[in-house]
Amino acid sequence: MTDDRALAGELATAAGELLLDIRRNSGLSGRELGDAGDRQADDLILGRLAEERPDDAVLSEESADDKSRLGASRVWIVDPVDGTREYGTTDRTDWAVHVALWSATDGLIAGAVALPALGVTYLDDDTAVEPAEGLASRPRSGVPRVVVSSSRPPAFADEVAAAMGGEVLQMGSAGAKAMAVVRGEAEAYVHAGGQYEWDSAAPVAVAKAKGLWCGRIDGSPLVYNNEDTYLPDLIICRPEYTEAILTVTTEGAGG
Ligand SMILES: Nc1ncnc2c1ncn2[C@@H]1O[C@H](COP(=O)(O)O)[C@@H](OP(=O)(O)O)[C@H]1O
Ligand SMILES: [Mg+2]
Repeated sequence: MTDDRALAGELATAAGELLLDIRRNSGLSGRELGDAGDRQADDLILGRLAEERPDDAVLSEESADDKSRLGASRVWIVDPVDGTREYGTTDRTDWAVHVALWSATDGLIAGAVALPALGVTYLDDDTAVEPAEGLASRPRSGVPRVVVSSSRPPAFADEVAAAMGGEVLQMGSAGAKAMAVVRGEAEAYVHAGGQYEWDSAAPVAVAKAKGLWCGRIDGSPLVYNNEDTYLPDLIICRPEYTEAILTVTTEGAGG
């Protein structure tokens, strides 16, 4: 049987290829393209999970949450298209497919983030990631970058960049921003003000495996498979920036 990590990678990659095909060939654009992509990628991933892991529960952004996952020992946490707005915009590369696996005893135990427009899928393994470009233009040398949401940047973005001695860069998709840090295109990703478990579970599984610090803006751990799936804030950063970032964000978090 395929192991869980390999299956997460296979599903994220397959959904990404389907999404590229829909984007090229459906004649749809914008919102309609996003809706079609969300629905078809969700069908593919959940269909394969039902075949390959029939005993596991699933939490997906695009399917009803019947809460059976709350008593389950294993839950797949899926975002079929993260950065739906960017997926619907021609030539944008900052969108992703997220497939993670959570266990009641160990938390996140597998994760895959596909960046289909760049033809790459990252897993929560210990393979080193070579520095790459494709999500952002080359940074001014030596200037650390904090990536934030382009549509809903956190109020403290500028302050965080100042504390890092760096600059702010806006980008779509939680998965793409997290992978920008994994790829060395940025040093930190910070978010506040709203998000759900599927937006961060797979990116956090991958980022942790690659040695990045991941947590809430008050410094507490990110915890998954809660009854309420709202998980509004996070930091993913190179460990050497954690302290500087938390100094700013714990104030914003009321800490
Ligand atoms: N304030 C907020 N409330 C709810 N969800 C939010 C949010 N800000 C960002 N998100 C979600 O987080 C993901 C990344 O957002 P962004 O691109 O702005 O960084 C998006 O997921 P989806 O594209 O899967 O809906 C978006 O919907
Ligand atoms: Mg999302």
